[in-house]
Amino acid sequence: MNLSPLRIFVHGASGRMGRALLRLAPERSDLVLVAAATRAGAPLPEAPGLPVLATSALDAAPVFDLAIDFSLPEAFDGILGLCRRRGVGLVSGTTGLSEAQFEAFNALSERQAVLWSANFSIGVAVLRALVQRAAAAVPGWDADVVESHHVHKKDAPSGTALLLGAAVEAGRGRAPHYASLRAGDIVGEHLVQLTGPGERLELAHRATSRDIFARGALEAAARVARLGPGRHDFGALLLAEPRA
Ligand SMILES: NC(=O)C1=CN([C@@H]2O[C@H](COP(=O)(O)OP(=O)(O)OC[C@H]3O[C@@H](n4cnc5c(N)ncnc54)[C@H](OP(=O)(O)O)[C@@H]3O)[C@@H](O)[C@H]2O)C=CC1
Ligand SMILES: O=C(O)C1=N[C@H](C(=O)O)C[C@H](O)C1
Repeated sequence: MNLSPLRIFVHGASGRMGRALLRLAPERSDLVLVAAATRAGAPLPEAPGLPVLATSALDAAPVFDLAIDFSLPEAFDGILGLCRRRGVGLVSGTTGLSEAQFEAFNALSERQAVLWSANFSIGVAVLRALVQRAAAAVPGWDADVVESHHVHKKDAPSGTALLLGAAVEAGRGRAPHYASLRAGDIVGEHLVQLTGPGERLELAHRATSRDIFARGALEAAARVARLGPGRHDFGALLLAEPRA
């Protein structure tokens, strides 16, 4: 049994999610941050002393076992390429990726353990299963996925809305309609609305702190590192063995 902590490289470390990861990673004794990357490559107050590289110089990264990425689609190819060259795994929560980027991610999964999830909260993992079941029970009803996020969010519909939409489609064979709202500092809210004649069923999740996503990603990293190559699923991994 390997007792040394998993060496983690954080990509997108200056962002809202990156900073939460740097702040929360020290809660865990099974992981250790060895370096991070941002566009500027300047030190970050959340992790004093942690080496921070510029994303233009990722090959200067020290040895690491797995990267955690919360960046933007335009930055994703850089971290994927580094993981491929180093022969290490990747956990990513970056949304808005293209089909070509998912293909490249799938190709990495042939050699490494990787995991991408649009949402690292346990609540959404549970909601996804409930939505599929509900949509299957009322296949003729209208289905709408409504998502609300902070004004800085760039992609729409959100990755989570698309994930819940796929659950609707898996349940009833047809995609739902999507609506997106950008307002203030909303962390992330998702409503799946199934509407029939004279009644409406609402299934919703509201995130009030990014810490849930950061803790979920750290847990996913620790679990994925114990697995072999393949594209692993956050919901399946977490719900098979729920945390206390
Ligand atoms: N799966 C999940 O559970 C969650 C997913 N997300 C997703 O995670 C991603 C990040 O979200 P958030 O932290 O709010 O975003 P931010 O905009 O706050 O952070 C983005 C990070 O990516 C870096 N970056 C952006 N563009 C480039 C580039 N061209 N080259 C190199 N680095 C770049 C930024 O660096 P710089 O500071 O230099 O701009 C920053 O470090 C988004 O896709 C979001 O949708 C968010 C929350 C939860
Ligand atoms: O950008 C965000 O903030 C979030 N993005 C993810 C998404 O696109 O679904 C997850 C969460 O809702 C926050």
